[in-house]
Amino acid sequence: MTPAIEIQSVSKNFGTLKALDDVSFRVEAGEFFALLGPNGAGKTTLISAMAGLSRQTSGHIRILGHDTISAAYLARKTLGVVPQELVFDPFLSVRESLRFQSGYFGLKHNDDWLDELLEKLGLSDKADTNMRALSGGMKRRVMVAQALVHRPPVIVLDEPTAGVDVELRQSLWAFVRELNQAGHTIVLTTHYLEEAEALCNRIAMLKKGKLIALEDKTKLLAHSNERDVSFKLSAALPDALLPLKVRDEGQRVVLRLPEIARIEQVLATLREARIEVREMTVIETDLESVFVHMMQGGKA
Ligand SMILES: Nc1ncnc2c1ncn2[C@@H]1O[C@H](COP(=O)(O)OP(=O)(O)OP(=O)(O)O)[C@@H](O)[C@H]1O
Repeated sequence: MTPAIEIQSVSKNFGTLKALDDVSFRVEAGEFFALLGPNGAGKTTLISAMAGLSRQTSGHIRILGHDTISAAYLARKTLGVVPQELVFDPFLSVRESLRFQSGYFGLKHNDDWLDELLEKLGLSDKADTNMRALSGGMKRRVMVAQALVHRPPVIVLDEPTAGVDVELRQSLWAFVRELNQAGHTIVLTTHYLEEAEALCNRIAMLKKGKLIALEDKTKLLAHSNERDVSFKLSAALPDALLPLKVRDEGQRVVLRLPEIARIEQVLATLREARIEVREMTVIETDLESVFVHMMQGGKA
């Protein structure tokens, strides 16, 4: 099957800065894929190149097989991008904005779909409101609707929930999930790692323009054998265990074990030192800790 997105050896230089450095990966059709990375990792640069808004210095990008340079229009028609910034004409109403956007794709009689989009995004009663009169959250919804006017099979959302309230985040995700279930491929960049963890099947991580991890979410989590264990002890931690200590939490001390099996050794050391364990809790690994660990240079 043709991949939804194929990124092949893509580099992008801004002067001497390598914003993307030989990045390659594929997103299969129907996936819900997360693209993570700290500020400046190159996520937006990659999305701009996918959307044909900027050109990569080298390499190829194909959207459902259409090259973003040699078949730019087809690639663009296949892709819907929800941008990070709110971009709109303040003098147009919501419906006019969507019609205008439809015009870019040569779509004239699109109103039934636009009505459906407005309804799904809770914008029906704002259809005739000028963009400038909308709240930030409402504008954000219009950005999503705009990205979907041409029913693109592949949808990229660049931090769509940055700065929006919990209710909107949840309704937005319910909608995006629905789109994914209807067969759309979704690529999401987010700083909210719990969102990536909850929504996506596969996760790619960029750091300083390089792809440093690409994994099924479950594998990524399993990769990290490390476990943090929180102890409440009858006395201070013995010196022998100090190298494992990551932090104090009130009366508790948190140790990081390279793998959970090391717990035997830790308990033996405590017994030898005649220190009693009053409470012990294993802290579940979440994507955030795996991510932070990898960003600090840890291996997948
Ligand atoms: N037009 C440009 N000219 C020069 N440098 C740029 C330009 N656009 C991006 N960069 C640089 O390229 C690098 C990657 O930026 P990019 O915006 O892609 O990162 P990002 O992962 O999207 O970050 P964020 O999470 O902050 O949006 C950064 O160092 C940025 O300063």
